[in-house]
Amino acid sequence: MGILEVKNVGKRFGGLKALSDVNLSVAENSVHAIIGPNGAGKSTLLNCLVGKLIPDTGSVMFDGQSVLGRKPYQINQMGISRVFQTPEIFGDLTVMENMMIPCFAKRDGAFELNPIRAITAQKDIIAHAESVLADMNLLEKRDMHSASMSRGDKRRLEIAMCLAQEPRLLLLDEPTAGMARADTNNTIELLKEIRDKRNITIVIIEHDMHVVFSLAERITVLAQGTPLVEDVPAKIKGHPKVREAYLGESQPA
Ligand SMILES: Nc1ncnc2c1ncn2[C@@H]1O[C@H](COP(=O)(O)OP(=O)(O)OP(=O)(O)O)[C@@H](O)[C@H]1O
Repeated sequence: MGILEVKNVGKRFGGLKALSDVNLSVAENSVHAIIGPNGAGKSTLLNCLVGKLIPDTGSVMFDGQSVLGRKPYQINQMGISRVFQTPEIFGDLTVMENMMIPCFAKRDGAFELNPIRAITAQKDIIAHAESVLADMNLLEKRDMHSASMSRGDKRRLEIAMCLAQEPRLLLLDEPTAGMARADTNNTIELLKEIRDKRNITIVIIEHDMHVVFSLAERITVLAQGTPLVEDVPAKIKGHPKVREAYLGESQPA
């Protein structure tokens, strides 16, 4: 049994079947990629995992508990953290100030401006933030205004902000979109390291097949809202059904 178990999930938008009969089992401490052509339902599925959308049918279990019916912040407190397609950081704040938000939220259960509480045990919080920043190669940029950072650094800061909450499951939506190849490779290596060091499970949606085949241990291919194939990367490469689904798009090499 996986840490994440999705069974028979379906989701409609009016007359459009965005997801139907989606089954997914993600093993603990693995990297599982979800790929598929545009409009296949990847983001809809991710939204169903974090409570942003409620599936019409099926079940979503995380570590033996249902996430359905819970609010996004409650699902986050269960240990699921999501990084969005576009960086969601506060540009006016420094890297460290951005990090303080999830660190205080983790400690206090919510981000509240309580100066007395904020000062007590601040050392621990700073040490925690520094250790996560170091893991994402951002420690020396701690005093930089985040708006002035490169796109790659902004994306890595957002991942660091998620890691600060010590999730057990990290959901990544195209984490390397818009990055140069060297930056992408750097992010792939950092993600591998944090997976091992922090013992987390990663589910990644990605169009860049270089990222998918470098990181994922298992791949689910979605097409028109339904899983087409699920297998190890070597079996996905060149799979006739996968090639067919991608016909006319950039295909898995
Ligand atoms: N809120 C919504 N209302 C209506 N239709 C939606 C909504 N969200 C998604 N859809 C439709 O559901 C289908 C699946 O969309 P989704 O964004 O999940 O696909 P995707 O695989 O993530 O695509 P992409 O790779 O382009 O991001 C598409 O046809 C999309 O237009």
